Amino acid sequence: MQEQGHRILVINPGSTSTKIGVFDNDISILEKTLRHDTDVINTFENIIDQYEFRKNAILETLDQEGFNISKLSAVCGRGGLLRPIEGGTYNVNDAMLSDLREGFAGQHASNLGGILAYEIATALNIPSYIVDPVVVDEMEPIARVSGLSLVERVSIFHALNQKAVARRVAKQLGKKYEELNLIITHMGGGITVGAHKQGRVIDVNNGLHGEGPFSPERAGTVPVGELVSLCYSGQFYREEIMKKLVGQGGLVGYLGTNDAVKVEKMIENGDENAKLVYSAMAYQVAKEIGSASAVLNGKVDAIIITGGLAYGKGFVKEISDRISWIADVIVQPGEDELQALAEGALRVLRGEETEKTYPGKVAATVQ
Ligand SMILES: Nc1ncnc2c1ncn2[C@@H]1O[C@H](COP(=O)(O)OP(=O)(O)O)[C@@H](O)[C@H]1O
Ligand SMILES: CCCC(=O)OP(=O)(O)O
Repeated sequence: MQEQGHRILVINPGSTSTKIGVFDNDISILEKTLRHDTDVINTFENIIDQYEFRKNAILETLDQEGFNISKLSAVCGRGGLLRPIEGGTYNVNDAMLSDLREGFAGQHASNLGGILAYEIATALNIPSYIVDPVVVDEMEPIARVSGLSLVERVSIFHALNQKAVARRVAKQLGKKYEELNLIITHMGGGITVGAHKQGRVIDVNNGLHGEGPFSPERAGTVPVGELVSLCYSGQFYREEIMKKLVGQGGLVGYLGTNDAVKVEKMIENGDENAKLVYSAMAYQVAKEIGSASAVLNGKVDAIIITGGLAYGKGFVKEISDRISWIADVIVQPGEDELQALAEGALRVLRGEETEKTYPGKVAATVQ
């Protein structure tokens, strides 16, 4: 019997871009990356304020590409900073919208994924979903202990792409994801390094709130005493400090851009400071990978390097030179998030998987 056709619009708002795709079942018929300049993004006070800007950009692009949105069967967005939940495909409900709008666990572009999906879908009377949001949390109890009893470590990372790439590489290796120990390094606007032990991400740096390597626009781990002094120096409001850490940290803070391609041009043109900062980012990524190898007791089947920055051959070489002694390094530039979103929605539309309901204030289950 011929399968009923499902046309799915998928939306992935990242910190530096909005990626969209249209899929007929699992076949991509359109993929577009709408890049947003830091200058434009910085004019918005909060992530939620970017809603109209990003929605218009999406609808204009679909129109320019000749897509009639009334033919869509569902819209699926990348999920944001919700309460910790297990992986899967969730329908967008009121509890989720409320947490996304409020930025329950913080501000990140992916908060817009569920909201954009819901608003576009509701106008068309079709369902909206999110898949494997950034708050997927599979950390082991030992990884949650921070060292400060008032603060617990939490899992905020590129769950969607890390899981999708892990499954793809496992297939290439002729194994199941659940049979492998992998270190997966996603390098986008934020950088996260996950220790995947037999299908579960047992430890990962919080890529948003100041842990791990610095990234194109985030500060990562910084010397904590100096940071406390800065907070109480009387020079900055809380929001200003937060912006310096997330949005205006990393490459943006040092070099004025979140675009690694521009940084590579600066280096080509002889900018020694750009060279130092870019190398320092590679150095910090390598350190984080070394740390993940200790989490996995050195039993690592492969190290996977992915995300936009993985297109930078020189940058990847700098990392690989420091860590290739740990395990084979597999480079998968870019990401598979659009495909992963489409497949997540499709599993539910086909009835292969039951959609999950976001519990909101009721304590979310973390396995
Ligand atoms: N060919 C390339 N070489 C080096 N860096 C690249 C290349 N293409 C994209 N990048 C960099 O990757 C980063 C964005 O990665 P991406 O995964 O698209 O981020 P996000 O999804 O978080 O917006 C930017 O710094 C961008 O300049
Ligand atoms: C919030 C963790 C995921 C992340 O950093 O995504 P971007 O790189 O798209 O900002």
